[in-house]
Amino acid sequence: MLRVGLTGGLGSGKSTVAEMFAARGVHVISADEVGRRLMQPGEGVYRQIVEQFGKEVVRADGTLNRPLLAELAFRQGRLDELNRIVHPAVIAAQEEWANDLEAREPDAIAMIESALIFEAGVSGSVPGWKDRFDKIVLVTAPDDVKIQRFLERIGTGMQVNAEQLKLFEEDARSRLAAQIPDSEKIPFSDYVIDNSGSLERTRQEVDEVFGRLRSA
Ligand SMILES: CC(C)(COP(=O)(O)OP(=O)(O)OC[C@H]1O[C@@H](n2cnc3c(N)ncnc32)[C@H](O)[C@@H]1O)[C@@H](O)C(=O)NCCC(=O)NCCS
Ligand SMILES: Nc1ncnc2c1ncn2[C@@H]1O[C@H](COP(=O)(O)OP(=O)(O)OP(=O)(O)O)[C@@H](O)[C@H]1O
Repeated sequence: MLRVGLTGGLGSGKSTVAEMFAARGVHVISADEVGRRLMQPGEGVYRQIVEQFGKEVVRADGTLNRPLLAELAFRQGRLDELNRIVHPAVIAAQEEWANDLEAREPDAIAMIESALIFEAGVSGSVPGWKDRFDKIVLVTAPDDVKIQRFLERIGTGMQVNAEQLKLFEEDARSRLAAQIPDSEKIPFSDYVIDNSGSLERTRQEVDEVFGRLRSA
């Protein structure tokens, strides 16, 4: 089985590209979704986060206050504390998913979609990306395009005024600042998909990379 890491910064279009690969038969798992599941009440990760950050990060309904955690992590210098709790558990869950898939479908292509393939592990004891992936696919777009698309996505989900939009933009920039820039990821990537243009162009690039993955 081929293990592929699909990565790219915030708003680069990873999920969009992941859907295109899934439509071609690739098995895809999203790190953000695994992370969300493991941060639910009752999970070990949830317990560790509450121990580390205190009861103030718990909402009245018992779920974690994600905007507050984002503020603590990206604005108040506590990202490393959060990463050290979440990343090892997310990586272990991804490995388990891939191993199960391999047992059932040894010829499958398993794709793990994560913004943080290169970043995860830097601050903790988790297996490095070189040990976990056969191939890396990087989705790129200029940072301003990433931010613009990220804000458009928020805008379609809720009514936001100009002041709120500015706060979302600051939030997005603080997250991008916590990610390694594309220029430093490109040399370590096997395939680069430029998603700065139309979706149709991206689809063509996905077709090409898919063909190469199948024959890899
Ligand atoms: C801080 C949290 C609670 C904010 O939650 P929120 O729902 O606002 O964002 P969400 O998790 O959907 O992430 C959205 C995007 O933010 C960026 N981002 C998230 N975590 C990180 C991080 N640790 N470092 C850099 N960028 C990040 C990514 O581009 C991601 O796609 C959450 O992102 C979190 O727990 N992050 C730390 C753990 C982590 O890395 N999770 C993501 C993959 S496992
Ligand atoms: N080529 C494109 N042209 C126009 N819009 C696009 C293009 N690619 C993606 N988008 C839109 O940009 C937004 C961000 O894309 P997507 O959610 O795929 O990015 P992501 O890298 O997964 O982001 P995040 O890391 O923030 O979860 C979405 O609303 C998506 O529909």
